[in-house]
Amino acid sequence: MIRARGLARRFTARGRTVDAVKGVDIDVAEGELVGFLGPNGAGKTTTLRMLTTLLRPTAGEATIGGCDLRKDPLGVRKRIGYVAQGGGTHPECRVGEEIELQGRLYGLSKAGALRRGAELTEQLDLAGLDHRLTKTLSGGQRRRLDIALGLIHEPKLVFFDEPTTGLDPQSRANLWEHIRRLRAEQGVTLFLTTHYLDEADSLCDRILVIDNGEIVAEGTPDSLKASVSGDGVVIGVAEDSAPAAAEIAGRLDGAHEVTVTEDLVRFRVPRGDTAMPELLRALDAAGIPMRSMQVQRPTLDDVFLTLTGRTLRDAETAPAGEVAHVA
Ligand SMILES: Nc1ncnc2c1ncn2[C@@H]1O[C@H](COP(=O)(O)OP(=O)(O)OP(=O)(O)O)[C@@H](O)[C@H]1O
Repeated sequence: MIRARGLARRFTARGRTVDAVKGVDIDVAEGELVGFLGPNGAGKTTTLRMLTTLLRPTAGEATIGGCDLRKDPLGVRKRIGYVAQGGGTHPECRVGEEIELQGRLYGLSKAGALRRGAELTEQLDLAGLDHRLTKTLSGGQRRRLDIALGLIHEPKLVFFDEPTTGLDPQSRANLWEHIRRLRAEQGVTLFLTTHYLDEADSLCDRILVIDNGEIVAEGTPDSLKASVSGDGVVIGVAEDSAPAAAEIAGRLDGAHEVTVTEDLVRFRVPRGDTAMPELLRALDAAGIPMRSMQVQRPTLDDVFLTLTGRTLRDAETAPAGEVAHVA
């Protein structure tokens, strides 16, 4: 569905050059739900805008839904839906008018637009709101309307920029349920950015992490967690045995970040559950009884911290310019 090679965008303003995206390769298969994560200013929106033909790449190439991004931008536009961060609804327009207008803009007949609109409003829990001004909708309803507008022409690939930002947790969960259902019922491929790592973790088939304009990691949420951070393990032993226990833990396959605090030894291993029997045997052989044990699976936050040196929470509050690479 998406195949991009060396896609890059350089901005030049007032004598300063910013390499916002530095030659990224992206592959997304039909039917996949892929999350695109990165701190503020990492290059997510710039990449999305290039893939959706809104911004011309300065280098590289891509095919979207089989159409060449540079040679056939119109073909690309016909095949994709783009739900932008701020949405595109007019506050004084009525829901039904917005949907019909969008359908007509994509070349549907009036009857076709109404039919498709009715289908989408039903699927997105917007039925009965046709006569409401869009400014009177709740945040969640407005986001669902944005999605309906993005899907009116039955695209096979939909780009979402921060679909759930600004919604309360309940509306976020509700919106995700709708996105999941749309995917199941309409078989659409989804490529989205989000700041919510818990969402990305539970919903995305695959995740790409971008930082400073470069893809720094990609994989399933589980493989990213396993490869980047490993599990965190904390064992309790007698305080005077802790240095020896730390040495033994450090010899486990893939063990790293071994630290000792009083009677606790902390370390990371690729898989805590499989490392435990070996650790127990080795401690036993050294005559060190283990008093307690805890294995913590890493979160995507740990992955993010390892890869970018920041948590996404820092990233959310940091101004975009701070992380930009200025050539
Ligand atoms: N039109 C522009 N002119 C100059 N610099 C730009 C322009 N658009 C984006 N940039 C810069 O390119 C870099 C990447 O910006 P981009 O908006 O793609 O990041 P992002 O990952 O989407 O961030 P956010 O999470 O804040 O939306 C930033 O340093 C930004 O300041």
